[in-house]
Amino acid sequence: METVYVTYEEDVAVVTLNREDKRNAVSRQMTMELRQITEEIKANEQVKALVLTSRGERAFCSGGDLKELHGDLSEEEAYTVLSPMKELLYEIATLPVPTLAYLNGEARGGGCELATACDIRIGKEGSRFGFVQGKLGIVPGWGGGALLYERISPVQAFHWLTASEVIDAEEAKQLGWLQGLANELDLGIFTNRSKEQLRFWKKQLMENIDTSVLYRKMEEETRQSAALWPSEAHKKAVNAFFSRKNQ
Ligand SMILES: CC[C@H](C(=O)O)C(=O)SCCNC(=O)CCNC(=O)[C@H](O)C(C)(C)COP(=O)(O)OP(=O)(O)OC[C@H]1O[C@@H](n2cnc3c(N)ncnc32)[C@H](O)[C@@H]1OP(=O)(O)O
Repeated sequence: METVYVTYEEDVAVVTLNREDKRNAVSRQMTMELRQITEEIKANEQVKALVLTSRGERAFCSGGDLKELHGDLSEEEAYTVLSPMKELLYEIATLPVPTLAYLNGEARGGGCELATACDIRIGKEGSRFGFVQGKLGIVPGWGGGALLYERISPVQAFHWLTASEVIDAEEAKQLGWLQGLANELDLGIFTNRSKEQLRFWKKQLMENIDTSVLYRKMEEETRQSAALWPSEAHKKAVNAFFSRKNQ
């Protein structure tokens, strides 16, 4: 079964994560499929925007698949597994069309990173979000912390990354990470505008971001995450997650 699929609504590409039973955790297969879809969208001149969301009501994305990204990986193995999603997040962040993440449920770790790669984020009321990597003994593995500094104030980004707290949708909106709250996905922001308008506004937005500096910061963050991967704190946190139901 495909772990992610794309549908097109009036030239808006709607990309849906499809691993609800695992809270849309990003596996290697999902990474590959997301990459293929992103390349397809990038090459299609007719596409006017990308919307990222997921199936189900429970979670938008619970981050990297902790079964695949287990604690026994060496630093180099961890980097090899983390880097493709960092490359994908950079691709999404620099697409020539506007991108929106509709967070229709919980997001943790890499799920918050993936949403942060989009230009704007709309959250479902009642959902909670957390850059929890600090509590896992690592730093964001896909460059999502570097992206967070582009989306909210540096001091707020620094605080969220170091506190590693799970926050509610209202607080995420006050931070400026969410641009709105909605109980269902509304494509009107894009379907009611022309391709020319949307692509111009994205071009204007990108003029505020030095993409070569952004890429360097994302690469540095992934390298740091990989360096921390074999740490005892990380191994303990991953084991605790999978043994939580036996407690
Ligand atoms: C690659 C590193 C990356 C980064 O930092 O860049 C990361 O993202 S590290 C991973 C960080 N993510 C987490 O720590 C989140 C872990 N998941 C949760 O906190 C919860 O699952 C939550 C809040 C997302 C949803 O809670 P809920 O009670 O609704 O569901 P369950 O916890 O019972 O989970 C259902 C089912 O899904 C499996 N699951 C959930 N998240 C992951 C995951 N990240 N990797 C692998 N599997 C995951 C969970 O084990 C359950 O499976 P089951 O077989 O039914 O027991």
